Amino acid sequence: MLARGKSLPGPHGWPILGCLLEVDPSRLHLSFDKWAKQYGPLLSCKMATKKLVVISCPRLVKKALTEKGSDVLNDRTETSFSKYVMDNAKGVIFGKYEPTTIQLKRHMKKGLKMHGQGVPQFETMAKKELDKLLKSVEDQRDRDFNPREFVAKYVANFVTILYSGSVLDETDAKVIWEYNDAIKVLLDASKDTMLLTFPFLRFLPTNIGRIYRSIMEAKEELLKKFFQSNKETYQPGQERGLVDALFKLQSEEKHDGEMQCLTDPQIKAIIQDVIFGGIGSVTNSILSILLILLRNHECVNKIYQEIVNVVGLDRYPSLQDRPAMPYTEAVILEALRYITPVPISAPHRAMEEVEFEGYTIPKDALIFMNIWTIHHDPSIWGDPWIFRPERFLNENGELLPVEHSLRQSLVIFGTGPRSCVGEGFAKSRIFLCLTTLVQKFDLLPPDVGTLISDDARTFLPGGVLRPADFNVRTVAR
Ligand code: HEM
Repeated sequence: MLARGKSLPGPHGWPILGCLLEVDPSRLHLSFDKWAKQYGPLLSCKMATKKLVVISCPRLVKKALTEKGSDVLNDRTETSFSKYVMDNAKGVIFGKYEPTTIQLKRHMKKGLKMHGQGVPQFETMAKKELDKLLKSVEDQRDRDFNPREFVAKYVANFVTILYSGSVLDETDAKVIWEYNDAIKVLLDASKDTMLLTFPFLRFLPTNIGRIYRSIMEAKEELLKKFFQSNKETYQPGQERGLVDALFKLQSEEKHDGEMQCLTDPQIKAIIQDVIFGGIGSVTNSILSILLILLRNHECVNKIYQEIVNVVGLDRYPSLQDRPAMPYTEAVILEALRYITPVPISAPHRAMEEVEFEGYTIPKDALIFMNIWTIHHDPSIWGDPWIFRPERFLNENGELLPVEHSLRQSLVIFGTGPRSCVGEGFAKSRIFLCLTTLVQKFDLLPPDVGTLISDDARTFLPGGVLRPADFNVRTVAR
C-alpha cells in the first residue's frame, strides 16, 4: 500500500461537527448501512475531528485487514475507557498493534485452549452449570417465564470456571455482571469523548464522575475475586483455570528470557477482556437464538430429530457430537448471521496514510468493518431477512465447507489479526446450551401476550445487539 489516491466517497455533514448530528451513536450500524447503500462498500465520513472509513463488503474487508501490508490498518485508537479503565490500553482488545499485544493474544488463546472448550476438567464443571440451568427451567415448566436471568447466570458461571476452575459461590456471577453493566455506560461515544477531553471530570461530583467511580469499584471487586485470590492461592503445576495458566506463562517468560508481556496489569486486563468481549455477546446470542426458534418451531423439531439420531436421549450432547450435527451447526451460523450480535467491529486505527483501492486512507482514520451490512447484503444472500439455516447446507444436508463463498462472507467474529479470540469458546457454549435445552424441552411461544419480533432491526442498541425481554414456555419431553 502506497500513499496518495482519490478521496473516499461519503456524506459531507456539517463544518466542524461533520456527521455527528446525523447518527445515533448506539446505532451506528444503521447509519453505516444507509450510507453503504448510497455511497458503496468503501466510504468515509467525519465525526467532529475524527475521520471514519467504513468497509461493507467481504472482499474489501479481507483485503484491508488480512492481506500482506494490512498490519497498518490493525491498530487500535485511544479512548477514555482504554486509558483510564484498561490502565493505558493494557490487554488484547484495546492493545496497540505491536509485538507485546500480539504475544499477549497468543497467551490468551493458549490459556483458553488449556482451560476452555473441549478440556475435560472444564467441560465436567461446565456441565454442572448446564444441570443447574435445566433445573431452573424445569421449575418453570408449563408456564411462561423470561429466560434472561437463567441464561445470564449460566454464562457468568462458565466464565468463572474458565477463570478459576470452579464456581465458588453465588457472588461470582454477580461480580461479573456488575462489572459488565458498569462498563456499558462509558462505552457511549459521547461520554467517552467528554472524559478524554476533560479527564479531571473523573474526580468531580458530576454524572460522568459517578459513572467512572462506579466502574472502578466494580473493577476492584472483580480483580479481588479473580486476580488477587487466585494469585494468593496459586500452586505451580496445579493450574485451575485461565488465570493460573497466565501466571504459569508469566513465570515461563521470566525463565526463558522471553519478551516480558505478561505483567500483572496485563493479566488483570485479560480478565476484563473476557467480560468485555464475551459476556454480553454470548448471553444475547443465546437469547436471540431462543427467540428465533420460538418463531421458527419447525427448526426446534429438526434439531431435536438430529439429537435423537446422533446423541440419543440417555446422555447429554457433547462437543464430539458437533461434526455429526450439521443442521444444528447451520442453525447457529444462520442465527448469528441473521441477528449479527456485534454489528460493527471495534474501530481499527490506520497507523499511517495508505492507498487502498485507489483511495487515500489518512493516518489516524478509524476503520470500521460493517458486519451488519455484509450479513444482510441481498447480492450475497438473496433473501437476507429470511431465517433459513438450509443456506449453509448442501443438497446432501452437509455443512458447506469453510472455503465456500457464503461461509467466507460470514464475519461474525471479525477477520485477520484482530479477529475474536473467543470464537471457538462462544460457539461451543452456544451449541451445548441449545442442544441440551432442546433435548429435554420443547420450546414454545408464551401462552399470554404476543412474542416480540426476532428482526434484529428492532433489537436494543449498543456494542452488542440484544432482544428486549420476552417470555418462553417449555414443555418437558
Ligand atoms: C457470540 C459471541 C461473540 C461475538 C459475536 C464476538 C465478536 C467479536 C468481534 C466482531 C470482534 C472485533 C474484531 C475486530 O475488531 O476486528 C471481537 C474481538 C474480540 N473478542 Fe469477541 N466475540 C464473541 C465472543 C467472545 C468471547 C467469548 C471472548 C473471550 C473469551 C471474546 C474476546 C474477544 C477479544 C479479546 C477480542 C479482541 C481481539 C483483538 O483486538 O485482537 N469474544 N469479537
